[in-house]
Amino acid sequence: MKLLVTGGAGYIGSHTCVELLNENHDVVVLDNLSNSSEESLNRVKQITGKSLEFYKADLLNKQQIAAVFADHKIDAVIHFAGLKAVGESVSTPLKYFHNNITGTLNLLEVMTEFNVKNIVFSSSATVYGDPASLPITEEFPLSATNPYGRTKLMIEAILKDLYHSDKSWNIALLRYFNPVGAHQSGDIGEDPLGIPNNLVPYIAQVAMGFLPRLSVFGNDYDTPDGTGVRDFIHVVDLALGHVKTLPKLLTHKGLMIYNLGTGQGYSVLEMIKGFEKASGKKIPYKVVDRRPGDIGACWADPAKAKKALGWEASKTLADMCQDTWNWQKKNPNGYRQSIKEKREHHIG
Ligand SMILES: NC(=O)c1ccc[n+]([C@@H]2O[C@H](COP(=O)([O-])OP(=O)(O)OC[C@H]3O[C@@H](n4cnc5c(N)ncnc54)[C@H](O)[C@@H]3O)[C@@H](O)[C@H]2O)c1
Ligand SMILES: O=c1ccn([C@@H]2O[C@H](COP(=O)(O)OP(=O)(O)O[C@H]3O[C@H](CO)[C@H](O)[C@H](O)[C@H]3O)[C@@H](O)[C@H]2O)c(=O)[nH]1
Repeated sequence: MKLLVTGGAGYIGSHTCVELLNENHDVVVLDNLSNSSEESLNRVKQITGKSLEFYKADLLNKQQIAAVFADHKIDAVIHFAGLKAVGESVSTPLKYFHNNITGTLNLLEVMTEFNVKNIVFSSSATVYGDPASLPITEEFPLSATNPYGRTKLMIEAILKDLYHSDKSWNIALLRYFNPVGAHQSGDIGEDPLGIPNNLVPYIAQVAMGFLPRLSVFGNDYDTPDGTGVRDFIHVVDLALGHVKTLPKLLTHKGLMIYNLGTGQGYSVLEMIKGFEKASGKKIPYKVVDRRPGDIGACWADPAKAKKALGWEASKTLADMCQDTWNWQKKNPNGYRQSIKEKREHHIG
């Protein structure tokens, strides 16, 4: 199959490209590199010994998207491209709505023009808001607490409306829980620009000595140790979930929605312990106030994906911590030469 991967240079996209190439699919990546570096794709080629096509293009530019479809007979699109920082989305909502919604509309319009009607979309567990009970099944009510989450809800609604208007579309909405970890090689991984917002990249930078200590956002939640609990899923398991979705999309057809999680929650303190064990480093931390907008606990019921796709996560907490540490140690500045270059890219 020939696949267009939007956002393929990013964290989840690059890991998915590896698994797609390992399955002998042809891969074309479209990315504007606003939150990534082309070096990730060089590493993907190194890891797999295979080639892929890269277009530095923006979903906000329809002509650039159309040029890719004119050059390649695409069978299906895996749509990762989007902005994803919750806090930033609160301070610059228009930027988020414009990039994520307009970008997706442009993509869908060009796909329609070229009669490519198979798409896998990166949704998020954030669409469940603060769930009334756990574990979360796909039938739970949907809500959003911030502009980023609202873009995911809106895009889900757009895709559902599109399907209802034209049943020849095949659409998979994949709701990811908390992706962490890196490829076993340590050559690709998560490369946040600036100070990380998410727990595991932050812990990794504390372990490296780049940041003095972790702030634990609250220890008074209704959870076993009082700290937040999340369904952390190894990014390679998540990538494999996409590989398993493709045949289902093209044979079963229609509109499908799956949770991609492990079904197991770990607390912030458990993640700190896991990382200390993997790295042999002490992670200093301080408990501070809850982060506004955070929920106490969130984990998936992944049974639907197991039954329908024959997919389930197999990597452990130890794998997640070990692989993150391996990537961080091998690439202290991510894909860049120096921390200075990294910060400059962020400012630019
Ligand atoms: N990482 C998570 O915790 C998480 C959880 C749930 C869902 N998701 C979703 O999964 C997808 C991938 O996430 P990720 O963690 O790999 O993020 P990422 O930022 O590493 O990757 C997204 C990629 O999209 C590109 N991009 C953004 N806007 C673009 C545009 N207008 N045109 C072309 N390219 C553009 C960026 O340069 C980047 O390479 C996103 O849609 C994200 O919202 C992520
Ligand atoms: O410095 C930190 C960072 C996080 N946390 C805690 O660690 C847990 C995980 O936080 P993350 O920021 O890593 O992840 P979230 O669950 O908040 O959110 C992430 O996963 C969601 C899916 O479940 C959405 O996709 C969302 O966009 C994405 O940022 C939370 O309890 C949070 O309070 C800390 O204590 N200190």
